[in-house]
Amino acid sequence: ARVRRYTNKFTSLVYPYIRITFHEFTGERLMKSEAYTAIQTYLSEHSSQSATRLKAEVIKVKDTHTPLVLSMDDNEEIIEEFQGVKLWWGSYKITPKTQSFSVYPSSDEKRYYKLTFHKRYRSLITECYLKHVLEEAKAIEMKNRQLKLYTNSKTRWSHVVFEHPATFETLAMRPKEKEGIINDLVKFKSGKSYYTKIGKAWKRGYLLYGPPGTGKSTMIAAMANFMNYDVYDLELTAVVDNSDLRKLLINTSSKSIIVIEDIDCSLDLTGQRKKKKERVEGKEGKSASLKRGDEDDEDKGSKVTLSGLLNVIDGIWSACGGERIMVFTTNFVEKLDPALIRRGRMDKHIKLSYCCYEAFKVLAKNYLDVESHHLFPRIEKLLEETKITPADVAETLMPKSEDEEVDTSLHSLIQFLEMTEIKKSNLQQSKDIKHGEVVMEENGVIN
Ligand SMILES: Nc1ncnc2c1ncn2[C@@H]1O[C@H](COP(=O)(O)OP(=O)(O)OP(=O)(O)O)[C@@H](O)[C@H]1O
Ligand SMILES: [Mg+2]
Repeated sequence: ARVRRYTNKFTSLVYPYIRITFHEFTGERLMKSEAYTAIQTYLSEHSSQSATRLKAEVIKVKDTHTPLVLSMDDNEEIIEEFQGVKLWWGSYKITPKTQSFSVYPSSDEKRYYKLTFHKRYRSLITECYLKHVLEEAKAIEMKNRQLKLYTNSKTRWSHVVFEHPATFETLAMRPKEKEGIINDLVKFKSGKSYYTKIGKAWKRGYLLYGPPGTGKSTMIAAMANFMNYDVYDLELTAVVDNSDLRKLLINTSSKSIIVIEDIDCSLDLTGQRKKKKERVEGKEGKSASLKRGDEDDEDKGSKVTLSGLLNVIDGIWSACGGERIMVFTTNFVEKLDPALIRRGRMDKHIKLSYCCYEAFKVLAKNYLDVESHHLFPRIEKLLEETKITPADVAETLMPKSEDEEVDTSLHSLIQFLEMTEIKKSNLQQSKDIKHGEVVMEENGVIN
């Protein structure tokens, strides 16, 4: 023992480093170590630049597979710096020399990471750095995870991979308004402590309204991609009653967007909560009883009521933690019950409207890859006079054949605009919707 003590002392003098190893499988049942996986994730981001030998694999995290992960190859080392302190990461494997039966039939090799640092920094590394690695790994995992799109049946969610390509960059609207929304989302995302401080649940509600084809659904997809949130597309008409609705909403995860599209059509949520109808005797009464409201019909349709929805939203809103965004969309904002969109429920009202020149330019860049063109001024003028939706513009700009010229596409848009203009003057349409405008209002009031 004495000799050992001396050698220990001796080695610590000439070898003033501490080494920590992280084995891939730990415990008696050789569970895959979470720390190992986290370090692997972390190093895959940080080593892919500095390490010269990499290996590629698909890592299974929970029930999803990550895209290809590049990580350090075996026996490769990298140097990292943390708060000015140098540390070394190595990736190793032990291959047992004796041929023995292994608990893990897949391979006899045992992998591990080894972290080496000067003993002077012991507390910095064990207390701060390792925590930093785990947090960073979590963030990377979040960033790389596949988003999911959930849809509901009566009481259950099922999901598919969400792969909508829409981003704010490709979303056609005024840059200033777009920036406003992005800033709002960023503020929300980083606002955990703020929401805690003011004692408000970490939730935010958006109401998107505007005519069909102006990009409401597209914006939701862009939001999901931007925030890296899953999307819960709540189909209210499939939900039988308020208690099922509650169950569904409780079963949503944090970091998600809960969407109710066409809220005015989903339910009779339009204000005039129907008085209990005199039930018409006979078969003719059937269709009348499908109108939903507070009446307790025996029909098999949805009995989710406005007040039920509001209760659930408010309950959920305040009861369960975690970042959640709720988005309602509608084509007819004026039809909605003020209770639904009052302050605090829907924090922001975003109006999406017909295509303005700035929005057109985004679409022209997306579809035709042009940022300026001699036909642009003419289109600008036409767009000022004509209401057409971004969806229509996108459709006309889309090249009809592979070798279609930019000119041709722009000309067909001009033609479309002129035709719409003629139709419009024939029909003498009302001019109630201000042209090409996206209006954002904080908290409530709609004009
Ligand atoms: N602002 C926009 N930016 C980019 N593309 C758009 C925009 N608006 C519409 N589009 C295009 O038009 C198509 C239809 O748009 P979207 O489904 O988002 O409309 P919507 O407002 O949700 O309509 P609805 O009220 O009928 O649900 C999209 O697939 C997209 O390609
Ligand atoms: Mg839509």
